[in-house]
Amino acid sequence: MSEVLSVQGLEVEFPVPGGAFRVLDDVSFSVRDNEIVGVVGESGSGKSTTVRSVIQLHKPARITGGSVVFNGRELHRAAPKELRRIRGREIGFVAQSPFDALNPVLRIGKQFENVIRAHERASRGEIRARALELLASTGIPDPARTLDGFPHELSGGMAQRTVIALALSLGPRLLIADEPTTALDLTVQRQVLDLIRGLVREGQRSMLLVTHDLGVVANYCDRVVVMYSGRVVEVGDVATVFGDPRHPYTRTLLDAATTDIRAAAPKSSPAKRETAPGCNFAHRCPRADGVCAEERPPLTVTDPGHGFGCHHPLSIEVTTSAGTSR
Ligand SMILES: Nc1ncnc2c1ncn2[C@@H]1O[C@H](COP(=O)(O)OP(=O)(O)OP(=O)(O)O)[C@@H](O)[C@H]1O
Repeated sequence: MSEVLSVQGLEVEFPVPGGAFRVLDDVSFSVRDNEIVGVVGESGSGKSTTVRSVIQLHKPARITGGSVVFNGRELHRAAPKELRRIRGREIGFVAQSPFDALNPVLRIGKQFENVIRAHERASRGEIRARALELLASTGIPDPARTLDGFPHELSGGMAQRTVIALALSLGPRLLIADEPTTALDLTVQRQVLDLIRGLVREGQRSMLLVTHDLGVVANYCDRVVVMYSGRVVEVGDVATVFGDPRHPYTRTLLDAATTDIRAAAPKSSPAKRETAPGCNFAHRCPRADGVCAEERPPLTVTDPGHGFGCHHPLSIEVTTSAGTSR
């Protein structure tokens, strides 16, 4: 399976008074053809900054190191014009709030025209036909009426379906969805996630999905990237990472899964993150010792594709002739 997206050693900083705050530190992961990759972690761990950095929508933050390669092209070096071409056409983006993504004073039909005409020549009739088809594919009951109306006439669920249809209107190879259902009623969340998964699978696309909800990852994703305090602490197949987590933070997340992980732990303090030479999780980790405070754990890769950054990983019970060791 080939890689659509490869993020390697990504470092991102936000300007703050008197200096810079490193939000992402050595973030690496990939998205392969036709797979859905979930990005999880508590509030402030850097999920949104990571996915927004892929398409350079992370301003005012700056990429200070590492690389983002999409379909063989180095997006971290791409000129604004090339990025504008790639966004929408090759990478679609669905944000948390559909009403932020839609222009309140333009009819939906006009918004399809604007998106499509920014990238290709098409007649109004062609655009309308494509938009009707896309809206119908997202389960909107009366696509023609939606197209002729304004965003405020839509419910949250219908507005998010419309945004998804817009994001798919140019046939992107990768869809990035940043908490696409958080702003929706619980009853609508599942329908929208089912819809996105169906459209991604049918269209042979890949998706990067940011979520707080481990249940969503378990049900919708092939692989998962677990972030803590601006770093990737564990990455791998969902079944492996959730079934045999090696990083104590992943274990903490899974244990908290019956509660909301946003509430499971306080936001990590930027000051602590900036100065921590070792593992960012050490001050909360029951297994931490001196080495954890001093040395950053490298990402260890065990089974194909399962990596974790921990000096004292879980589940390594090795029985030898000399006894059992951790
Ligand atoms: N404009 C900004 N200036 C400075 N720091 C920022 C800015 N935006 C975000 N941050 C900081 O960057 C860190 C990562 O934020 P980010 O939104 O990427 O995390 P997240 O995991 O997506 O959180 P959430 O789940 O709450 O959306 C946080 O500590 C946040 O306070």
